[in-house]
Amino acid sequence: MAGVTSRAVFTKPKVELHCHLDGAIRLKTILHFAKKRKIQIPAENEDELHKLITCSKPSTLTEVLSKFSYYMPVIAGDREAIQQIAYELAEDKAKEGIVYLEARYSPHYLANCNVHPIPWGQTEGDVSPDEVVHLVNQGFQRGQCDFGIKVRSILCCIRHMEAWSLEIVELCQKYRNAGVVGIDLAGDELMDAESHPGHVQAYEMAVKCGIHRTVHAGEAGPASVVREALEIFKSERVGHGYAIISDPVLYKEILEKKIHIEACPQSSVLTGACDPDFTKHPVVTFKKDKANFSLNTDDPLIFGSTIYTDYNIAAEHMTFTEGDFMEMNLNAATSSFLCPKEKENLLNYLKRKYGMAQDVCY
Ligand SMILES: O=c1[nH]cnc2c1ncn2[C@@H]1O[C@H](CO)[C@@H](O)[C@H]1O
Repeated sequence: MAGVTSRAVFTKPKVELHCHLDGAIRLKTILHFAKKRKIQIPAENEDELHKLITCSKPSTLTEVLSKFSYYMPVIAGDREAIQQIAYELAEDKAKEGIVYLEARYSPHYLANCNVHPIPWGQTEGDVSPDEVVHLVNQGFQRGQCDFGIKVRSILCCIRHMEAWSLEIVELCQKYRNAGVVGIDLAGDELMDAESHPGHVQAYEMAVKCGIHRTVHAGEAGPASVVREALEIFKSERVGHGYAIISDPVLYKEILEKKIHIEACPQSSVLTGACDPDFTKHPVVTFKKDKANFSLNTDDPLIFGSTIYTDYNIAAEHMTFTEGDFMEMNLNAATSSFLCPKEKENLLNYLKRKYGMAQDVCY
């Protein structure tokens, strides 16, 4: 497995489509709000917090997801904290050369009222999932102005919290002109979709309302979860999707339909989804077969990474060239959930920066 490194391999403008806002918080910010809100966490400084939260060895998705419970009580239910993590993510990603980011999160996991059960053992407060979306939008909006990055949000349904899903699609509708561009389904994908009609209903409504859809599938789970994501949830993109390699019929279909796969190399090894030998990683096959995919960080706080960690892995172990990175980023832009006009502007901007003509401003 490659060590964490921040050496810049591809310094041109980049697009990132799969990054969890709540998996991308600064250690300093967690410590700041723990102190400010007098919330006890089992770490007193950045080193201790890093040791507690960051995975350095291959583990399991369940173990990775358990890390959130150490710090989410510090951020959830606090207006200033919620707005600040969004603002800081825009800054961090702009510094990494990301010009367009789709950040995802569960509004319910950051709320402390109008949510059942109230997450993270919080006592009831007055920050609802609806207000969380408003606060995150404001944070991103400020970040966009200050750091010259475009940020859009994807709202996550959570597999084992089916009762939250209809509200997610309603929030996607309500805030579609304020920065929310899509719906996702995150969490433990081993739970069967058909026995969870709440998610299916939410996705049906998303289709009806023209809300863009992605689903975490084929990460810890088998290829059948990816098929379900495409056929039942009508997902336009697949989060992770590594398991498709094991189902040649499905894989062929995905290649033919150019369905976008949001790959996260560093994450895939630390969650135990993929073999630690990156030379045998599904992304190597995706590149060889000219699949439509992107490279993403997923949860940089938990994986101790930046976008350069994933790009370095691709360059050092998967033979990615500058041309491969450019092509992959153009695919990401094409498969983004931006409206057609903004997508065209983004593509023209990237092509110009990549020296592929097109003299149009972004
Ligand atoms: O790699 C992943 N697979 C599935 N779910 C994830 C992953 N990373 C984070 N989350 C889940 O998505 C929620 C919203 O951002 C997070 O709170 C976490 O529970």
